[in-house]
Amino acid sequence: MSLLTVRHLHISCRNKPIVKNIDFTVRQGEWFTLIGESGSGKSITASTIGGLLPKEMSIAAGHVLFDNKDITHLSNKEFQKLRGKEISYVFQDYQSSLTPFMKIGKQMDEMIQAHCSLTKNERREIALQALEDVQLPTKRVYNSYPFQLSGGQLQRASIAMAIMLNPKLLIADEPTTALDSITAVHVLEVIANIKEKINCAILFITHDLRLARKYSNTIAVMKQGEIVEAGTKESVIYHPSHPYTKRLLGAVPTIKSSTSPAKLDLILQ
Ligand SMILES: Nc1ncnc2c1ncn2[C@@H]1O[C@H](COP(=O)(O)OP(=O)(O)OP(=O)(O)O)[C@@H](O)[C@H]1O
Repeated sequence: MSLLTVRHLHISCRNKPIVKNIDFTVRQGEWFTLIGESGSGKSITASTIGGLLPKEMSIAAGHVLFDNKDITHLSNKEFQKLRGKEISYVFQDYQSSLTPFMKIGKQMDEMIQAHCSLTKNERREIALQALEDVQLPTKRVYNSYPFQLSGGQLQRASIAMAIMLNPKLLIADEPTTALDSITAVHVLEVIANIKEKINCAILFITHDLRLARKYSNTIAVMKQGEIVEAGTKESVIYHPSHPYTKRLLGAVPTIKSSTSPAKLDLILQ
């Protein structure tokens, strides 16, 4: 069943086209990856879905349907109700997801309060459970300020905030780019486990074909504001049809167009 449908979407910035007629569907519970070169429009597409387009940009045409509702032109207030509850974000820049001089627990508590009428104890239980789900020491992190945590812990705390109200869609926009490679693997495993636990869909934005191959059900390849190829992971990675996708695959060290699927699996592990 489709959860998110983006139809004929055009986004422009002062009349300059940024995203050009893109179409894709994310099904309930699937891991959908948007991959492509820097500046191809991945983040702008992701920000449109939750009503976070930069002021200078606008939707020139097209529609975004979420959970059978047209959300293309919701007001800021309506988007605020949706964000954090139904659609959540995790960004590369996890520092800006958290207020610097407020304890993590208080930030989580305020966010739950903004969306649900629950008692203080119930809110605390939800926050502690989410911190446990992202494998953080719950009480210590709940009572910490952001500056008392490492980068990997901060990113996991921001994931906890994003998933604590069981969103249907988690948009993870290059969530590991600012982390070292071992921490990055851990953070992605945390996201994969959460997906299984709450059965949310993931819209994952990345440059990294290895990550796309490891986690995705479906991959869409973007180039200069357009989706040039989309399909199941198997079709895009093992049988790419667009020259740009072939170049992306060729850019992964030691992969040649003649590399067999079995060898590709080994290289991309
Ligand atoms: N606030 C903004 N104002 C004007 N142009 C912007 C703004 N943000 C992004 N752009 C432009 O929109 C285009 C798409 O940017 P976007 O951030 O979506 O690319 P991306 O594919 O996510 O790249 P990256 O992988 O580097 O994050 C780029 O040309 C970028 O320069």
